[in-house]
Amino acid sequence: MTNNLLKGVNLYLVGMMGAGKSTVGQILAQHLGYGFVDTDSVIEKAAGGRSITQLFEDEGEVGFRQLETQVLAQVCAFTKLAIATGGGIVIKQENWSYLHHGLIVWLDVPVEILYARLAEDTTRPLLQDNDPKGKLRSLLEQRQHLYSQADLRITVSEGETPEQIATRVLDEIPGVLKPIEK
Ligand SMILES: Nc1ncnc2c1ncn2[C@@H]1O[C@H](COP(=O)(O)OP(=O)(O)O)[C@@H](O)[C@H]1O
Ligand SMILES: O=C(O)C1=C[C@@H](OP(=O)(O)O)[C@@H](O)[C@H](O)C1
Repeated sequence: MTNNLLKGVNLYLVGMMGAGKSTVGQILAQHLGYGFVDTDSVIEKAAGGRSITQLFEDEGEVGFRQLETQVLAQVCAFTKLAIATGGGIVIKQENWSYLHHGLIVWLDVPVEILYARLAEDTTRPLLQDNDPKGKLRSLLEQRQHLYSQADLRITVSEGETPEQIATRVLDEIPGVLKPIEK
């Protein structure tokens, strides 16, 4: 039912690193009969197969953010996609003009859960810090007001499975589609 209502409009998943945007995005794509895109993966391909970590090293965060905007601009030309964005996509005002082509879903996950998921992760350059939990906390503080501009906020609790979260997203979409008439 939700896929009929969506009429091919893209779903953009936003939220902090480790929020589950890729994991939940893939499940949503399956349920909706949509394609799935992870902007970080497209960026890596566009950068000749360099990893996000390598890109941060070579081009700095500024270079990475430029590529991120270019990739977002390209992706939003398509329809019927669930798109897992990078956690920092919300910080550039320009990116919002692309995100608003679709329905924006914020996976809001507490820092304690994010940290538990990412404590051993080495693929997120911004977390290679002496105090990764503090870093997550400060990034969330800086970005919270931006994430909250999403059309739909899904607050995730400890122990909720990706499938349960995807189901909640699908259940809540009809309620936000009506007021914004996308
Ligand atoms: N609901 C969940 N419960 C437990 N682990 C999860 C959940 N969602 C995602 N994960 C795990 O957390 C990590 C980060 O998930 P990922 O989808 O890559 O996040 P993001 O794309 O937002 O950075 C992965 O190891 C993934 O398996
Ligand atoms: O929060 C951020 O600024 C970033 C999040 C990462 O994506 P995920 O949210 O998929 O981890 C990736 O784009 C890059 O490391 C920067």
